[in-house]
Parts: sequence; structure tokens; C-alpha cells
Amino acid sequence: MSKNYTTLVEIRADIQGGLTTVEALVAGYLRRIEENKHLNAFNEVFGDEALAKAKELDARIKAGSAGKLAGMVIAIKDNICYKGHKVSASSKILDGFTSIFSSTIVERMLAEDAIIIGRCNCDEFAMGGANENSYFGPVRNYADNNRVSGGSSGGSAVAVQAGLCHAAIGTDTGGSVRQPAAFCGAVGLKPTYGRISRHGIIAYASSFDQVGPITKSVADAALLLDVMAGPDDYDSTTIQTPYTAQGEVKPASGTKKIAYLKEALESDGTDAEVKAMLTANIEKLKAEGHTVEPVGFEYLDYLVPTYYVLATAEASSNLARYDGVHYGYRSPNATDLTSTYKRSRSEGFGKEVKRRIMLGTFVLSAGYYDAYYAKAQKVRRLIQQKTAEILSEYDFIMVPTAPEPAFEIGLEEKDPVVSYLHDIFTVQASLSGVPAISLPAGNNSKGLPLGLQLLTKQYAEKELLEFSEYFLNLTQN
Ligand SMILES: NC(=O)C[C@H](N)C(=O)O
Repeated sequence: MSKNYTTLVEIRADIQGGLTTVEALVAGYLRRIEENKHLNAFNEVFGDEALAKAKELDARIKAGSAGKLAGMVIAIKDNICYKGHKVSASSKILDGFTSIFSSTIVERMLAEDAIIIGRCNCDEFAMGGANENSYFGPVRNYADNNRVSGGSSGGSAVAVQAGLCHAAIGTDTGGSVRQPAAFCGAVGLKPTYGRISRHGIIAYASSFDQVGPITKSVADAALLLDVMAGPDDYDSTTIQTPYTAQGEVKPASGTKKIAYLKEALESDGTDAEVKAMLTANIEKLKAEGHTVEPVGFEYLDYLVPTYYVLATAEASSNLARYDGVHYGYRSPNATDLTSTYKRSRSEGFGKEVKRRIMLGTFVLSAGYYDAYYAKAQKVRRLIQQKTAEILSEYDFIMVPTAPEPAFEIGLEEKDPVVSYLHDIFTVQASLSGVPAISLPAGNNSKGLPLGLQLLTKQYAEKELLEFSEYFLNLTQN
């Protein structure tokens, strides 16, 4: 097996030293993808194209004219448009659809000479937390093939975990980058809302959707953020102040004030080994002189309902565009315009997507708007205020990324509410728009990865990444 690199810096050093080439790296990933097909991480591999680009890049690296991401082989979630390539959101409804333009993030990564090796399996339209809602079937966790990858960016996380690429890009609406990263022992970053352009990303819930990297190191997460972030004329929700690239991530120095949610340790819903992982990290940080204190979050029980009312409302609007006319699948059984809409949507969308469209339509309907949608907006404001209040006193909030490690495939498909509750610790950052990162925090007694999550103030990605680097240095050495 080829060397399992943690950072692009190591790859570049080996290329410079003549120990490897981009072509050899790509060939190695393609071989591993082939050997690990049973993981179902990719919906499509761009093999020949990646190899051709690699050859060209090797020549340019030698000539000293290659970009910042030269040598980085990246997989993208299959809801990210890449011109001339198919994009499906893991749905039948986009069957045969090819992107006619590239997303801003793809353009920015290509401009820095990244190689995109394929598009990764995910939950249909990013709706799910286990990658079990994909039209193309579940993704298997590399640590235990009978267990889920997490989701919705499950293919992206497993591709990194299993060494099928160097880094991957996912999207995070309510935890879809952070939770699969946690289940797969990777670093997963959700930046501040608006930090990265969503132009060319298939929309799910637009007041939440954010792009994020899944990597093996904090350094690479920072590098990918540098490349992808910043204002974009094609997405008016992007933060207008340019993101100042930070270059190399220096581990944070000095003592910090960290809050942890005491409910995370008290709740019966949190797995005992997850609680033990959190407690151990609290103690480790205290021993280093940091202030680590419990805080109460009285809105904990409202996080999941608020997220699911708002996200489904936005989804019902965003997914109205799939009508059997504009994109992808059109029912062969349709006889007129109305039956084209009805049949294409009924046959093209999966069960969970239909459930969410119905739920979202319901909470937006005239009789229920005030009772559900308007109320959820008000609760969102309270959650934002309380989160900001805690973050005005503390540098970080620390919680487990998920209440439990990767569970068995097929275990909970039956009860959607059980799946929704798994998002309890990730949706706070999504509802508040603040950045959050999931960091690998060792394995449980069954060898399954656990993730620790840190949240911080809006726009403070730099501080978050520096502290993450410090934390991993402290806990992994
Ligand atoms: N998309 C996400 O961020 C995952 C979340 N579990 C959802 O289904 O909405």
C-alpha cells in the first residue's frame, strides 16, 4: 500500500524529494477505490481524467509553477456541481443530469491545482445522518463494514477514512460534515454561515447550508478553507469581508476558557463511552491550566425540533424545482403536465425526501405557519442569543459531535425521529451560524472512532483551527 499521508505538506515534501509523484498517488487511490468498492463511497470515479491531470501536474510542480493544492487529491460530495460531470444528490430525480457550470468552490480548488477524483455517495439531497437514504444504497464504515458511515456526507468521510483520496468536501446543514467525520475518525469543519459560497451546490435548507472540508489534519482543513472561502458575486449570502488566508496553522498558545454543556453528560441519550471521552478531555484540558466549566443550555430539547421545522420548510421550497421538466428524471407514465409533475416527483424522490417535503409544506401552510414555522424562527433567535451569550464569556463550547458512535446499518431506518435526535449536538452551531469543528478523539472499546466538537464565535475560524491543532497535539501524542 502507498504511504498514508496526513498532510499535503508531507506529500509535497515527498514529491520534491523524488519519493513519489502525483501520478503515483492518483494511481494508488484508484487502486484502493477498486479494492474497496464494497464501501460504496463513490457514485462515480473520474479515473482517466484524474490520471491525465496528475501527469500534467508533475511537470508543473517540477517547473515550480503549480498551485497551493497541487498534490491534493480530493473527492467531492455528489451535491456539488462540476462542469461537464454528472451530479445526482444521490437521488433518482437527477438521473442523467450533467452540470453545465462548476460551483465556485470547484473553480477555486481547480485554480489551485487540486485533482478531483470522483463524486461521493451521500444521503439523498443531504437529508439524513447515516447515508442510508441514498438512492445508491448505504456507505459502509471502514472501521466496521456493518456500520454506517454517518451522513449526510458519508461517502466523503469514508473516502478519507479508507485512504481513497487525500481529502474530501462535504456540505453541512445540520451536521453533515461533522458527524460523518466523527464516525470515521476524521477532522470535519463547518465554517461560519456565509464563509464559503454555495453557488453551484444543490440547495437543501438555504439558511443553514455550508460547505466544509473533511481531512486527516487540521492543517489541510485550514488550507482548504483558505482556498474555498471568501465573497462571491454569485452568492449574495457570502460574508463580504475577504477571508484572510492564515497559511500555516500554529497551535494555539495560552490558556483558554471552555464551556461544556452539562446536559451532554447528564442525558440518558448520550452513550457511556462518549460521556467518558468528554470527561477525559475536560480533565486533560484542565490539567494544562485551561478553565473548563459546565454551562446549562436550557434550549437543548428545542434544538432538534427547531432545526427540523425550519430545514424541512426550506427544503420544501428548494425542492419545488424538481418537476420532471427542468432537470433529470421524467416519468415515462406521465400523460399531461400535471401528471408529469406528480408522477416524476412521486417516482423520483425517495421516502425520506418526500417525508420532509410534506413536513415542510405542512409547517408553511396557512393554518399552521404561525404555530410551527413562525414559532421555530423565534426559538431559533433565542438559541442564537444564548449561544452568543455563552461565547461572549468563553472561547469555545465543547460537546461530543454525536451522542453515540457509528451504529449498525439498518438499525434505525424505521423511526425517523430517532435519527433526527442524533443531530442534537450538531444543530446548535447550524441554527446559530457559528463555526464548529469535529476532531478525532480516539476509538471506543469496539474500535469505533469518536468525535469531539468545538464551537466558537462567528468569523473566528482561525482561533478555532489553532486551538484544534493544539488539542490534537495534546491528545494524540
Ligand atoms: N444535512 C445535514 O446536515 C444532516 C441532518 N441530519 C439532516 O438530515 O438535515
